[in-house]
Amino acid sequence: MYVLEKAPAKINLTLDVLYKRPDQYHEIEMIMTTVDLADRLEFFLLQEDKVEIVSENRFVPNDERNLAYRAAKLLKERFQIEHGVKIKIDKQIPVAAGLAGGSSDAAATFRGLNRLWELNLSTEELANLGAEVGSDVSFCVYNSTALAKGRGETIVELPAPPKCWVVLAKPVQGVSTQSVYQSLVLDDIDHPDTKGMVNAIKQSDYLGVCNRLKNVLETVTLSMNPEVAQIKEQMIRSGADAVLMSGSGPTVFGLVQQESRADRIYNSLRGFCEEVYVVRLLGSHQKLD
Ligand SMILES: C[C@@](CO)(OP(=O)(O)O)[C@H](O)COP(=O)(O)OP(=O)(O)OC[C@H]1O[C@@H](n2ccc(N)nc2=O)[C@H](O)[C@@H]1O
Ligand SMILES: Nc1ncnc2c1ncn2[C@@H]1O[C@H](COP(=O)(O)OP(=O)(O)O)[C@@H](O)[C@H]1O
Repeated sequence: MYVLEKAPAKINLTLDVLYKRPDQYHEIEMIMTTVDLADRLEFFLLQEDKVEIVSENRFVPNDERNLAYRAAKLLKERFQIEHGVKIKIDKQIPVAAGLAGGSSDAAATFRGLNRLWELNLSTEELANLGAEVGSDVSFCVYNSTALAKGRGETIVELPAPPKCWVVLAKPVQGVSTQSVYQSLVLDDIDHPDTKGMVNAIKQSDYLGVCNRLKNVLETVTLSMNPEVAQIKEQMIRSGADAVLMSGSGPTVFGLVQQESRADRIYNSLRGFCEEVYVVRLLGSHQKLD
């Protein structure tokens, strides 16, 4: 038996940090949505009692460091599954980029194995299990647009934002999510208008969304990686309606409504940035191609 799942990348339309918690995580409020850049995961039922990860991408670990591996192990143990699984990951999302590629692979594994192993778990149950693997996994299980609270695992679904094109550009040098959170100065935060962003999304107000893009981790990553600022400036110069860094970075995204403008930004970045993508904003559950 065999099952296929798509694992789309996410971008942060807002990211606010409220305070540091006793468990060392940060209490956050952020609005995330999905874009049409996705890994493809194939799940093959094995009779042997093992989880096997196969990927041609050298940055994707094939052991317990892989979040898809951890998701599969968690389901196996929690539901005492005697079968095994081989998971083939066709990696399209850049790794360690602020696009939640690993978390989305874990979420796709929860959805895929729920079908392969016929567990009949609800999306909410899968999202709760996801929180045990990583803060962003619950959002990725829903695979839509949402306000995420807590350490990221408390999800309130939202409608899809207005349709637009998204240009993604990833600087060469990655950043560690943990070190970005650790370097944030908490009493010096200019908070995003999260409620205003929720309303703009609900009203399908494209300019309202553009005007409220804000991520409080951006200044931290900017100070570690000057390429982030260079890419932001270049995107604005070549016609993006709004630009922001996603998550802890370093990927920057720009929003535009016309495809021709997205192509112009893409072409203007190709000279000095190796990883540039033009994709559509998805924002709601998508079927496989
Ligand atoms: C910044 C965000 C925004 O979407 O995404 P990415 O940049 O990773 O895509 C997330 O908060 C990242 O989520 P995720 O990458 O799943 O985080 P985890 O594996 O749970 O945690 C990695 C480390 O980040 C820090 N962390 C994470 C979440 C949180 N609310 N507070 C934190 O302080 C902790 O130091 C933790 O050890
Ligand atoms: N399935 C996976 N795909 C990519 N990276 C993974 C995966 N599982 C674990 N990782 C590890 O997680 C780290 C963060 O990767 P990723 O999820 O792509 O980035 P981010 O958290 O910035 O969105 C990487 O250093 C990588 O080694």
